[in-house]
Amino acid sequence: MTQRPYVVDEMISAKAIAARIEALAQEIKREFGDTNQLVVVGLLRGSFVFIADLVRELDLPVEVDFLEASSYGNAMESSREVRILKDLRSGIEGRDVLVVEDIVDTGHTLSHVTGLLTSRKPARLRSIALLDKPTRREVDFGADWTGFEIPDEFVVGYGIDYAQRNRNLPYIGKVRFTG
Ligand SMILES: O=P(O)(O)OC[C@H]1O[C@H](OP(=O)(O)OP(=O)(O)O)[C@H](O)[C@@H]1O
Ligand code: HPA
Repeated sequence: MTQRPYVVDEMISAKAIAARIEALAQEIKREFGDTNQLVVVGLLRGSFVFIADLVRELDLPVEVDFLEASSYGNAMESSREVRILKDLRSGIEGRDVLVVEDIVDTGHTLSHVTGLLTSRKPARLRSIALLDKPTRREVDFGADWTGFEIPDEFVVGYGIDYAQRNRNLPYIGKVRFTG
């Protein structure tokens, strides 16, 4: 695929992300502080950086598991078809579950995954997304906790990609085409 040239303009700094995660971890601890059976589920691939930072701020006994869901491929538009490419390793029936997502855009991914995991009868299921783009929503669904609400821009960095690139940027930036 030939890629149009683009640059990435910083939108949310690494420092601002770290401060927000500290505050979110406190809120999650208030919700789940009474449990010793929390499973933190990262949605691959986009959430791998966020979940790594979040669990290290969570002063709770946790298990970590991953589920891989994909709907964008290399495109900037959702296919609206969420494919599960890798399932959880552990059962979640009767467990407390926190789903960790990098971004909620159209809402298809988080809504689909939440439906799937709810059918497995967890005791409690909550979700957290680092970013929320509410103006793009096609499904009436949102995370229980959100790091930052952002405008309708295609963002990358901190785990999030454009055609598999830029996941390793330490900040969130917006893609700006230059040609
Ligand atoms: O709210 P939505 O419109 O469904 O978009 C959000 C999803 O899109 C991206 O996943 P993608 O399909 O690009 O897979 P990836 O996580 O492997 O990058 C992102 O990581 C979210 O999971
Ligand atoms: O803004 C975005 N950037 C990268 N991947 C995405 N998946 C949904 N929205 C986005």
